[in-house]
Amino acid sequence: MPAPLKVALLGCGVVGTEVAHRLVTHADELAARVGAPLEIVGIAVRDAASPREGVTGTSLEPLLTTDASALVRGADVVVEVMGGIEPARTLILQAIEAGASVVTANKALLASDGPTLYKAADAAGVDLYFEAAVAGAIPIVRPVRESLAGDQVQRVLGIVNGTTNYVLDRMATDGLELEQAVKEAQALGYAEADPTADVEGYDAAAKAAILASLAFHTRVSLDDVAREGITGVTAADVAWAQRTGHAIKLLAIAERNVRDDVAGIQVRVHPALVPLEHPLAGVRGAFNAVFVEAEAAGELMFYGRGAGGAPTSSAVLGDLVSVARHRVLGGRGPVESSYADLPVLPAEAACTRFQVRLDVDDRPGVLAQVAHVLAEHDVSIEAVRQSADAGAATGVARLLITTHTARESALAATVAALTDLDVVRDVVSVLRVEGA
Ligand SMILES: NC(=O)C1=CN([C@@H]2O[C@H](COP(=O)(O)OP(=O)(O)OC[C@H]3O[C@@H](n4cnc5c(N)ncnc54)[C@H](OP(=O)(O)O)[C@@H]3O)[C@@H](O)[C@H]2O)C=CC1
Ligand SMILES: N[C@@H](CC=O)C(=O)O
Repeated sequence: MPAPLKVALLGCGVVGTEVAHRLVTHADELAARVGAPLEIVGIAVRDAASPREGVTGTSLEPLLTTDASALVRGADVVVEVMGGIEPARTLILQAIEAGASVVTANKALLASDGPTLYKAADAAGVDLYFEAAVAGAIPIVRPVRESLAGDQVQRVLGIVNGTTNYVLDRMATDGLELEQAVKEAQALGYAEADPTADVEGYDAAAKAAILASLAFHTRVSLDDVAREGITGVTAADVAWAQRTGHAIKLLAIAERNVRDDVAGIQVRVHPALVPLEHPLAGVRGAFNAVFVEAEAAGELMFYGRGAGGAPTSSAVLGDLVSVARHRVLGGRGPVESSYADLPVLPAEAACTRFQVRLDVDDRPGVLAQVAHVLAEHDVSIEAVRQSADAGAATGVARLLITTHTARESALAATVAALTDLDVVRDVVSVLRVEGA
């Protein structure tokens, strides 16, 4: 057996602790798969003295260090599971410059400055793998990056944030308030260090940017993604959605724009109504699911645990075995694809169906006025009905309007015009509808 490969672990939190344990527990099998033993040479943390469940008192404890820079310089492979932009970015670049291969789960960093890292890895001739950065345990990066490299991806749509899916699920099934459900997700190890990244949609947007870059061979960064989180979703919205046969899900969508002869892609993250019979509506807890539509392959679906220490460690260790094999046997994994450089179109260009709830004066002719406003803005009505929850004041009717596919910009202008209409008392909610 060749000499051990030196593995430096950056981070010993939810994911890092699992990775370290599995490296130790399954050392023999992993050595056999790689063709060389994997030896943890150190684990970088912020505070090496603080007690850690599952680490303090074990053989891992003496490996803790606060000197991450020194650690990466002596390693064959660096596994970055500390998160955040800095010092993770500098440490990864130091590792690459020193000739180490890198495995990272850091979607925030990849979505903000991925090309710098890919370029550095390319120049140094080392691997940079990041399966765990999107959808936890689900193999999705490799299929999109490698298996579909010969196809034309048209659309990627899915649930890519475990925390928000857990939260929306708890709101729907147990009537929990958002804050309480977020606390549970934190305790279960699903949430980011700052859960705002989850609930405001930044984490899903980072994953959408990574998937879109790979799927469309185009540079997409976090800033290119139109983003809306779940903080505006109320318990009443969730209950209402259920009554109309829908679940509310935070969706990430990246698609080729084939409308109006505009060549480009559109990437967005927002809550949406999903019909209960659609497979995405049945994705419960912290599970994720991603649909990929490609020209030749047709529709593919990927499903599994999207967050948590153990599921994420599976993706990290899979990458670690791959890059370690390359070090033993020679060769490299995929390099960054040359760019098609499709323009990333603005959020207003996106087209979707909408469900609008509004309170209007309950008298003849009002519906015609409302319909006229929609028609003026090129938004066509698929269905309109008086909602059973017309619990508002007497003389007020609550309408539920479902539109055909319309541009975001047209819908926004429609809502503004409806709000100005004398007969409209309130626009109660506007939700996108996907998957119908
Ligand atoms: N949790 C999950 O379900 C998933 C997480 N990820 C990603 O994996 C990464 C890690 O996540 P997670 O394990 O949950 O995060 P945690 O917050 O649980 O752990 C972070 C670890 O990194 C260490 N760390 C943070 N900053 C520094 C620093 N400046 N110097 C040295 N050590 C540092 C912390 O040290 P200390 O303990 O001393 O504070 C801690 O051990 C993130 O990029 C996250 O987005 C990806 C998929 C799923
Ligand atoms: N906070 C993230 C963790 C995995 O990427 C999530 O909830 O999905």
